[in-house]
Amino acid sequence: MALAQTEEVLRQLKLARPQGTFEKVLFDTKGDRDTTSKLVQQGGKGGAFVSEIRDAVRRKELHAAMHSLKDIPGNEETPDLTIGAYLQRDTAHDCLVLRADRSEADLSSSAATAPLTIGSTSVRRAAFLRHIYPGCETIHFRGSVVGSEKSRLFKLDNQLPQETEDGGTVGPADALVLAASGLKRVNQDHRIERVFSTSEMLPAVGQGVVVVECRSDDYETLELLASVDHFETRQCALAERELLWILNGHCNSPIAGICEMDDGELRLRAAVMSLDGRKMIETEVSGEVALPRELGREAAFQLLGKGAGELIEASRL
Ligand SMILES: NCc1[nH]cc(CCC(=O)O)c1CC(=O)O
Repeated sequence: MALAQTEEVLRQLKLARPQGTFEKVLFDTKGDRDTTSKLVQQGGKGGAFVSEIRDAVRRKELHAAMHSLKDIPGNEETPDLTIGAYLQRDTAHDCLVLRADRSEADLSSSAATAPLTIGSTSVRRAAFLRHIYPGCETIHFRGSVVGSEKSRLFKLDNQLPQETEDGGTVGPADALVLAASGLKRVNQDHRIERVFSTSEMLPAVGQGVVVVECRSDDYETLELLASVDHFETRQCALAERELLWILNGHCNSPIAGICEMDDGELRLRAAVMSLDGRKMIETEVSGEVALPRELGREAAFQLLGKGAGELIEASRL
């Protein structure tokens, strides 16, 4: 997926600067190698996926680095670095993928006494799945989407269990929930069985957005990146990220949020949930396109006013 995203960044940069030459450098990050442990214990996905690449930008080994915005923690300072471009958002929706011998009706009629299993390590997805398929159980499931025998689709299709950190296993899984944008990027969108609406399953902050980061004092790169920046995506992402920042959330915090531009206004919907998915606190705010951070701040304080702080603290254990 990272490869496909990097190709897309390059494609857009070449369009913007046809005479330029660009070189891509691939990183094998810790997050990709370790497919067993739960992401929360690596300090959220960001800890694993993002920090090695950032250090290479700081050391000037790279001019810029591509990240999925969703994987960038909301509770970390990033000294010396700036996001120079927010590429136009791809779909932010989550979707359902099934094993060949299962149907969606099987999930809907699954009974809690012998539940079918849906693979996802996200607290957010598990919380929404409790309402969509009350008779199913969400199990720990991770790895890249495709590409190896440890990948999520390979394990699903071949009825392989997922290893857990304590040396045990869970699964096999009957279905998976994944980001539709991620599946598209690895050409697996034909596997999408159902796209969840954002009200059924509110996306993760930043889902579907690819960003390019560079050194804050590298004006030449900043200027180049500005040419592929997408204004609407940037404003929406800024609102979502401000929310995450104030709630002090990392990538696997039980926080959901999506901002959309609607009728010349920004509309931000957000939710915080308990780790077991039983409690959910929600809010919706609208405001001026030019003031995204203020909107994110407003949503965050509304959630905190309704008791979100307690749920987030409980998720840090
Ligand atoms: N876990 C890693 C990750 N980081 C971003 C995406 C999805 C793509 C995106 O947000 O653009 C995914 C896969 C997933 O959640 O299914």
